[in-house]
Formats: sequence, C-alpha cells, structure tokens
Amino acid sequence: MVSDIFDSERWRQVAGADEFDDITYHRAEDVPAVRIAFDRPEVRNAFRPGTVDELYAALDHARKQADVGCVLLTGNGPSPKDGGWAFCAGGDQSVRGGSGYEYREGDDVDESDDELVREAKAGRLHVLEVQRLIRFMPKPVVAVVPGWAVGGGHSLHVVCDLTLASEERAKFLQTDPDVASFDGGFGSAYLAKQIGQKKAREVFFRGKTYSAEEAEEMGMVNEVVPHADLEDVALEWADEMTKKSPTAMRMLKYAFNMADDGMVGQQVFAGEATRLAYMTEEAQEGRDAFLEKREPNFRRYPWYY
Ligand SMILES: CC(C)(COP(=O)(O)OP(=O)(O)OC[C@H]1O[C@@H](n2cnc3c(N)ncnc32)[C@H](O)[C@@H]1OP(=O)(O)O)[C@@H](O)C(=O)NCCC(=O)NCCSC(=O)CCC(=O)c1ccccc1C(=O)O
Repeated sequence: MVSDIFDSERWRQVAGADEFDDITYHRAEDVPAVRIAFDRPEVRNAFRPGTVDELYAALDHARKQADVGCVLLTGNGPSPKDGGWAFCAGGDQSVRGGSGYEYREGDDVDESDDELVREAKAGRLHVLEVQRLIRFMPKPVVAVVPGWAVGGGHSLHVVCDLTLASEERAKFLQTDPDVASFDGGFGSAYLAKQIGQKKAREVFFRGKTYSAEEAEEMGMVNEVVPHADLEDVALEWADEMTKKSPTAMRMLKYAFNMADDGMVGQQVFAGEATRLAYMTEEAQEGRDAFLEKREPNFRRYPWYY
C-alpha cells in the first residue's frame, strides 16, 4: 500500500522508481501529471540526505517529461506507529551533524566518490536545491498536504505554486528557530509575500500551529478539502491545469516568479522568450544568413507594436 488515500487504479509507478527508498513516484493513468510523495510516515516524512537526493532526481525527471504538465508533491501516510499524517516534518534531526544533515552507513552513496567529494557531501542542506528546482520547473507544482507541514517541510509547501490541504489533518508549523535552523530564503521571505510581514514573522517567531482553514485565510493555502477527497481533488486540479497551453502556463509561472527573483528571474523568463523567438522565421533568417555567408534580410519582418 502506498498511502491510505492513494487510489492505485489511477496511478502507475514510474519506471525505475522502485529504486527509491524514501519517496514514491507515480504517473497518473488518465491525466498528464505525476505524484511524488515522501514515504517515511513513521517519522512524519522528515527528510534525510538520501530523501532529498531522491526527491531531486524524481522532480528533475518530471521536469524533463514533455508530456507531463503538473507535479503533485505529497506525503504518504498514515504512520504505522501512531496513525499520524504528514506532508513533511523537515530535516531529520536524528541525522543532523555539525554542519548539516549526514549520510549514514547503508545510504546509497556513490562509492566512486573520492575523499574530497565525500567530505563535501558530509553535511548537506541541499533541500534548497530542491526548492530551486520546484521554483524554476516549467510547470506547476502543487503541495498536497495530508498532515503536518513543518520546518523545511513548511518551506517546501511555501515554494510550491499551489497548496491544497486536508481539512481534518493538515497542520502548518514553523519550528526552524526551535532547532536553531533558519530558512532565510523562500521559506521566510517569500512566505511574507504570501501572507504579509506581520503574519510571516508570527509564523517563525511564535511557532504557532495553524489549521488548514487558518492557513487558507492567511493566504498560504489555496483550498481546503475533506481528507478522503484530497488526492482526487489534486488530480482534478492537475487535469484542469494540464488542459491549458503549456507555453502560456510556463510563461505565466516565470512571470509570477520574476518580480521576486531578481536577475535570475529575468534570465529564466528571458530564456523562454528567446526560445519562442528562435521558433520564428525571422530568427531562422538570421541563422541561415550566417551559415550561407550573406547579409540577413530582416526587412520583410514587421516591427510589431
Ligand atoms: C512534526 C511534529 C509537530 C509532529 O508532532 P506529533 O504528531 O506529536 O508527532 P511526534 O510524536 O513528535 O513524531 C512522530 C515521530 O516522528 C519523529 N519525527 C518527527 N519529526 C521529525 C524530524 N524532523 N526529524 C526526525 N524525526 C522526526 C518523532 O521523533 C517521532 O518518532 P518516535 O520514534 O515515534 O518518537 C513534531 O514531530 C515535530 O515538531 N517535529 C520536528 C520538526 C522539526 O523541527 N523539523 C526540523 C526543522 S529544521 C529543518 O527542517 C531544516 C531544513 C533545512 O534543511 C533548511 C536548512 C537551511 C535553510 C532552509 C532549510 C529549509 O527549511 O528548507
């Protein structure tokens, strides 16, 4: 069983995903969408370095699938120990070393790494790389929150494009400063853009737990639905979004990002604009003229206004 609210008839495992230990990765049967889920319910889906590696690999795979238009990121449950549900409880504190989260014996580390590479990998905080992958992925990523979203798990929901939450079980909490951690990027500053400065500071400084309804009222959750319907509604959203123009969706995501992402945001948006321009006859004339060692003739192309 993948998760109590996972409908196995609507999903098939992505080829190669059986190699993953800490996540599951499925593709929908009837919607061009994938479902990536934390699969450590016994520790509220906390992530260790191997989890983050797997998450990155699955997200990057999803990014490159030209026939996939939406990623659903969730957490499997319930915990076999106590029935608790989680999206993700952040970095696994039991493997946190002096400078980051440490691989343990038995983790799938690359044996070919030399000593220097192993040392560099020793203390990892690479969930930030996952955040950037979600941010720059050219398709919507939806956080589907069936339980606790805490610490680095809270930050992950913040960076996702949309958040859908379980009415009965989703809970939102920032414990970063309780464990001497601080997400000074998307987890806090971008959260403040979503819910306002006072509220974002309250989330971190007071460490209150918010229900799904409260989180929706604050503006960090898009919709709250009954727990039993969570994954069906997530697939409905994926269906809606993947019926729209891929180019328009990609440009919109990058346009929304650009205002907050500085020069990198401009670069990502501009890269897509350049890709579109390359597809025109006008751009092909520039290329052909160079290859044919002649002057380009751009006079037949209009100065659009
Ligand atoms: C999540 C809780 C609020 C759930 O509480 P409750 O339902 O009462 O369950 P528990 O009995 O507490 O937990 C059940 C079981 O799970 C284990 N567990 C839960 N969370 C973790 C965890 N994070 N690490 C390890 N283990 C965990 C717990 O020990 C229990 O195990 P038993 O063996 O059954 O006892 C509550 O559990 C809770 O508060 N958890 C801790 C949340 C937390 O502090 N997370 C870390 C925040 S810091 C972080 O995530 C850093 C992330 C990061 O990498 C980063 C770094 C730099 C910049 C940015 C980031 C970023 O945030 O992305």
